Amino acid sequence: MDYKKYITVVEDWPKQGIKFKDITTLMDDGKAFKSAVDEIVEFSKEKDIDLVVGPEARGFIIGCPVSYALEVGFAPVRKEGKLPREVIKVEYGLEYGKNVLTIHKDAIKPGQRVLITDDLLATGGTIEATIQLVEQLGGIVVGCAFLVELTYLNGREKLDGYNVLTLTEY
Ligand SMILES: O=P(O)(O)OC[C@H]1O[C@H](OP(=O)(O)OP(=O)(O)O)[C@H](O)[C@@H]1O
Ligand SMILES: Nc1ncnc2[nH]cnc12
Repeated sequence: MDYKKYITVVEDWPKQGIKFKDITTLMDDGKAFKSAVDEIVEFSKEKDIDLVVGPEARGFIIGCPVSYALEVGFAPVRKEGKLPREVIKVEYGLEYGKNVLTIHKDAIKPGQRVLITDDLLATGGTIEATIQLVEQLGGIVVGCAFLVELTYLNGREKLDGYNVLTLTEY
């Protein structure tokens, strides 16, 4: 499917010079959204996944239907101050700022095979921080899946050695 037909590019948002790839118009279309989720589920089969992990907020939108289809759990990675129990944290940079991501300490058991999902790979800061959190807890990252890759920001360079799926590129 040509997912670009469903994604809206918003100029100068959230900052001047950023071309924001808005996936809400893809999610609005039931067939396009299902097709994207199905492709990620297909990529995930045969990987013996125990758990899906996704970073706030758009990583939840992709990760939850995938975890439901795979019949495995979903663990949220959230921005600082949002998770109520003991967390580990990592600071990271992204295309338009800096942030801290956290995960509950008991969200992953050592040895669990983890798929990480997000809507978009840009500089790779978010995925790199999420991988660090998963690996610090002893999880094994067996795949990273995204709807969109912004190839001009070279996020892939941070994913050397990982199994990566992206459904469309800019
Ligand atoms: O590869 P990177 O440069 O890290 O950028 C990609 C990340 O940026 C966006 O999230 P954002 O932090 O804007 O949060 P949101 O999903 O809560 O809007 C997007 O959903 C990815 O998680
Ligand atoms: N250009 C962009 N569009 C949508 N989400 C993003 N996250 C980081 N950069 C982005």
